[in-house]
Amino acid sequence: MKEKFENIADIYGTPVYVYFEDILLKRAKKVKEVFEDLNFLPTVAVKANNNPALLKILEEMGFGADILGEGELLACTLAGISPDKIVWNGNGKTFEQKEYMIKNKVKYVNVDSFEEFNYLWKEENNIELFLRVNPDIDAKTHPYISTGLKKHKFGMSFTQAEDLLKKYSERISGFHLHIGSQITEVLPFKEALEKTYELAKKYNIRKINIGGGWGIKYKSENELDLNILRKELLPTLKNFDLIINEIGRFIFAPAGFLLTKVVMVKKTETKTFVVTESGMNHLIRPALYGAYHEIEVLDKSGPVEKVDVVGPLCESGDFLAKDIELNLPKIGDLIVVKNAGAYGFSMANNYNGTTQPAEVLVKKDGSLKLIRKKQKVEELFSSCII
Ligand SMILES: Cc1ncc(COP(=O)(O)O)c(C=O)c1O
Ligand SMILES: N[C@@H](CCCC[NH3+])C(=O)O
Repeated sequence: MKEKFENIADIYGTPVYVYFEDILLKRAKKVKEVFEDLNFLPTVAVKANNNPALLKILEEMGFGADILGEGELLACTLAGISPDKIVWNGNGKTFEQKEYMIKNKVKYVNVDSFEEFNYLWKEENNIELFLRVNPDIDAKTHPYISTGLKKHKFGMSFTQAEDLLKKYSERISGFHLHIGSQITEVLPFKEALEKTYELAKKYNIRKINIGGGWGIKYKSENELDLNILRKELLPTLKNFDLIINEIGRFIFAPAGFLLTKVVMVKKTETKTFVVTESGMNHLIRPALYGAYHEIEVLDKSGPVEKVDVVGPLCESGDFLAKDIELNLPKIGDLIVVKNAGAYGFSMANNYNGTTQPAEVLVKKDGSLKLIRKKQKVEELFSSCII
């Protein structure tokens, strides 16, 4: 791997997101195989990674997509994902977006609220409606990425879903569930599904979208065990005619690495700081959730020291890791941040007038392909009017 990363830095410069096609294919295959004996439509959550070249790889494997709006729909169109495999999500859908999705023949929508149904979906059209229910189940994940408790902004209560079913049952084809992200235990998924199935039985709802949230190993936690997930969910899922899921992190995270350069190593009275080109502008997860990402210095000749790896931005919260043991690098050394393929580039931003990294794909045969150019400073203000 070291030579590969050095080679990529030589050719494309840094910072750069690097994705390995072989890992991506392996992860996607696992997701696809979980319920392949059922009528199963696996979809990829585009919010986790919207690079059309990567989405195209998944499209070729049969994946559909979960999108939030026009931007993510465009990424899917560029990737060749057919609209009849696309699910439209979101808790803030507008009338104009609805027209756009209908015009573009998007097949499924997850209706987030009772109010949304009444505002947008009462009249007949060609989109299949799934009601997003909030099962009030604790996903046991970070509070910012937990979505299935009553206090969260997502979904409608079972009572509200029933009220809609009583009046509009012929308009509603399925239920949608998404209780959070980075969930590593099977039980919350099982409980949420079984609770929803009770209602589905009562109103003869035959389609279910079980959402995403399948967790990976970032540090000491175990990855969600897909064999156990299958075993526990299958008896209930067998009662449905169509099962959809929406997976982001599980597919993308382990396939992606942020390769960036050390710009300074500084010592204060209490700490050693390794300053890199990239901070919360290129990978915001540590700053936003206190998330852990393993970091490796490619040149391991330095002594191991406890350091903070930080970005160059004007924020104390601008860090990639805190108090980690690292071979002390020198200015110009390369570091890689692991498990950065999901919610890495897709959440990158231009804070402090900085530019976004390039993205490179390492293909199965080892060859390299630039799949997004590094952003140029001149592009930053191209839409401003002075
Ligand atoms: C509605 C919905 N579906 C799917 C996902 C994908 O989640 P994950 O990347 O955890 O699989 C998300 C994000 O949590 C989401 O909000
Ligand atoms: N962006 C989050 C997950 C939220 C998923 C979208 N509902 C993360 O980086 O972990």
